[in-house]
Amino acid sequence: MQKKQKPSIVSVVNLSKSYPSGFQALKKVNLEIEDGEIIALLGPNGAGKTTLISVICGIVNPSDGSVIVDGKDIIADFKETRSRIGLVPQELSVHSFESVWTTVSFTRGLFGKAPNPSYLEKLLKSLSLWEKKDDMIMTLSGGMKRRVLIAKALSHEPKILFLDEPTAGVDVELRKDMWNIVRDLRKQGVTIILTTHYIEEAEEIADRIAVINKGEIILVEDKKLLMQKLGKKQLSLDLTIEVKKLPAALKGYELELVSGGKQLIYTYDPQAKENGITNLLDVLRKSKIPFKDLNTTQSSLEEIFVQLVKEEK
Ligand SMILES: Nc1ncnc2c1ncn2[C@@H]1O[C@H](COP(=O)(O)OP(=O)(O)OP(=O)(O)O)[C@@H](O)[C@H]1O
Repeated sequence: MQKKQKPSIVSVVNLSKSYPSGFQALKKVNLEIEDGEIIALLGPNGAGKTTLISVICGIVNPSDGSVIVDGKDIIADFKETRSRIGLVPQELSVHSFESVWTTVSFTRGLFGKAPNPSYLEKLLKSLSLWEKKDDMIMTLSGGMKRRVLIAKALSHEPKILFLDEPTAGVDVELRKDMWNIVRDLRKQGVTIILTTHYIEEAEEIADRIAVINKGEIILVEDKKLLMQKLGKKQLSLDLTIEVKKLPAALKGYELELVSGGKQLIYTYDPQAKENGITNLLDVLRKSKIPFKDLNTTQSSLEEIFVQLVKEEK
């Protein structure tokens, strides 16, 4: 069943980008980003993720097509659309001698917003930066600097936040902290678009997944539906005897004997009306092939992603 579409906060229509070198980084991209969602943009190196984000944020000019942000065109109404967007860039270029507070207040001013110390206090507290507000940015740890980048991006109260590889090179603990920060922002109604190489990151926090490859969006899907639709299930049975040949009654089943015939793996479609498990177990019993344990696994988003990108090649 198709989920009812929520209103879009960002509409990307037939967007193409060719760099002056002649390289076409985006090819007629169409993408509707729903208000209040977390969408993960997945793709291999050089797929066009940063280019797409950069066009939407007005950093790179499109060659063709249009982008509407919160009802306004990114070129005709650049200032207005940009003020609705916060961008956390990939590069950590925060070697500043300024304090956290000064930097974040200054960034807010750049967007023409009146000072609002109580908002900034709340923001810094939510990012666990309040204690560090008077510290010089260059003295902070890598993780703290990343939090400062998020604070800067949120300083002007944007409705939409782009995170370009938010957890690249950070440790597991900080990654989990980041995920909590992103979830909290969504609760506050901020729409979040993140690019990531870590598929488990998309699996963990995204509502929808968009896969981009060679400048083209090859799939946009609700994460849960995607995993149900494309995630094959496997039933694995630990046999108590070594089996060399499978009973003829199991012809047509997608079965594999591994571990020298002591394990049987059955791959099936979890969406199918009949998954065949009852019959499989029945045939094994009748054929006197006993097993001592069984478990099922579903393919991860990583496997689905690798398969999708491979099919496109
Ligand atoms: N200024 C530029 N001039 C020419 N080509 C560029 C320029 N910027 C990016 N490209 C090319 O466009 C393609 C898409 O790059 P982009 O940075 O958008 O990819 P990406 O998906 O973000 O990759 P990564 O995951 O490695 O960050 C790449 O082949 C890149 O080399």
